[in-house]
Amino acid sequence: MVQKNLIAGAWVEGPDAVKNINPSDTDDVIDSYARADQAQVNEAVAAAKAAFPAWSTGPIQARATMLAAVAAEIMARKEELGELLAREEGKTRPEGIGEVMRAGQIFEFFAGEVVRQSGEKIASVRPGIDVEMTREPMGVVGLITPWNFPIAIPAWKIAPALAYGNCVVIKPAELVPASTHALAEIIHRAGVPEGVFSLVMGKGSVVGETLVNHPDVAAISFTGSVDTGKRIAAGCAARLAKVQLEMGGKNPLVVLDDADLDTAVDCALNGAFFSTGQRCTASSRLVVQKGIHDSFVDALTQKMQALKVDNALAEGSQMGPVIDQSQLDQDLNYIEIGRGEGARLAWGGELLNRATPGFYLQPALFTETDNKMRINQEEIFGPVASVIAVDDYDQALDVANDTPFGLSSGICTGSLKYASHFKRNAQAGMVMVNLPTAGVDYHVPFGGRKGSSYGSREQGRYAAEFYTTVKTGYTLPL
Ligand SMILES: NC(=O)C1=CN([C@@H]2O[C@H](COP(=O)(O)OP(=O)(O)OC[C@H]3O[C@@H](n4cnc5c(N)ncnc54)[C@H](OP(=O)(O)O)[C@@H]3O)[C@@H](O)[C@H]2O)C=CC1
Ligand SMILES: O=C(O)CCC(=O)C(=O)O
Repeated sequence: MVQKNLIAGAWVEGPDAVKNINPSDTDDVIDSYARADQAQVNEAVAAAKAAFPAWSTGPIQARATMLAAVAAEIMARKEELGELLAREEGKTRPEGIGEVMRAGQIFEFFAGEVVRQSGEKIASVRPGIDVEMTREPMGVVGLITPWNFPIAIPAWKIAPALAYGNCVVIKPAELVPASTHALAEIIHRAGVPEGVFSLVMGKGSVVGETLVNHPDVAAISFTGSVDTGKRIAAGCAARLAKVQLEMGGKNPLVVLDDADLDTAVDCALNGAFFSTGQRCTASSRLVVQKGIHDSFVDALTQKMQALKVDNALAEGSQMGPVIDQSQLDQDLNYIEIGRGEGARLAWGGELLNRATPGFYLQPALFTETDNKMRINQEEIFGPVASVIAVDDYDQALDVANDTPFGLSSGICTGSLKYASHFKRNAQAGMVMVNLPTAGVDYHVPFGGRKGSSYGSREQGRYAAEFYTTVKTGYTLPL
């Protein structure tokens, strides 16, 4: 059976379809998913444009009720949807369920935000005139999402877009269409009017490009690689469309001599290897002071050795497979690059065989590395981390900030002085003290600086900046 796209309120087949393969068991085909062509994308955008006037000015209670219904169904089905997610993406079942719950909480949050929208009124510099600032929706928004969070990232783009009165056309990554398709079914069932929400699965080079270049798409929100992000930004700039990009990271976790060793090791293990390291917030650089270095490396390698790498759905599995052959090749290639650069592979990096054929890779840790090495400057996006030894806090901060990226930055220390200084001086959008660099709350801003992000923040109330435009009204009451 082929799962269909949702266009103009109807489920439609595409000219083509693609199989969704389970990375934990490549013999397991989850299903086939339609691939839209350019004409179908144009149809979805036209339907969204036609639906926008009524949706953006319609009763906000109806909007809030629909988003709450979406949240309720996601939460009620968290086990089943979490299992589907784990099956198509390869993160473990508990991680999959956790991600589904995050998606439900996001819809719940934005159901509330619908009725909390407000403007601002201030005094005019000209006597007798009222000045007010209000926010209005952008119009049709195009959402392009990656494979590593197949329900949470769509949720944190769709929920605010709809809450603030926009119409949505979403394109999920081809590798993981099932979770977004299930979410689209839920949104459709919640009674969102025809054209307000469309799902167009298919290739980035066809569906994604058409959305980016479409004159009726007012704004594009994208999460994915730096190269694709830059290409999308250029396309949007050429037609002056609003754009928001969330891209890579090379996130440092600083471990000072006074850190609690167990906390630091747990932060590193979680941040670097959970979700198979396939998180833009992953702690890929472990910047460790010399006094704690050896005990930290010993304790971390012991925990890595004990980590159960297996089928995402196997009981007790703690780390699932890499998403596909091409990402696995990229990971293995960087392991070779690291060796070639003179780094010491302290542990891991071997391919693993499990009961089912999948892309299983041992977590890998490099030591004796230097921050200038490619393995410390380029995003690998797999279970590969490096230790960079430093003499003191000042050097640790310099190394942490010496990267083209700036998404998340962490420090493990017992010192309030260093923690406070790090919070102020880390060049990143998110800073963590005695916590992993990955794993964030759903109701506060998410995003980074430098090469990690472009445009305004996602999530929480800050999402309004992207999904609305400000209008300043002047009135002379007569
Ligand atoms: N920051 C993050 O969260 C993520 C970062 N990455 C990084 O990117 C690398 C490659 O992953 P990959 O999945 O190829 O990332 P991409 O940036 O290629 O994909 C992200 C999304 O963009 C779409 N897309 C691809 N090309 C275009 C285009 N020309 N115009 C519009 N949309 C497009 C993709 O579609 P489709 O896939 O269907 O072709 C997908 O939906 C990873 O190894 C990792 O380093 C990847 C995922 C998430
Ligand atoms: O760390 C998280 O919880 C979110 C990470 C993320 O959004 C990403 O990798 O794209």
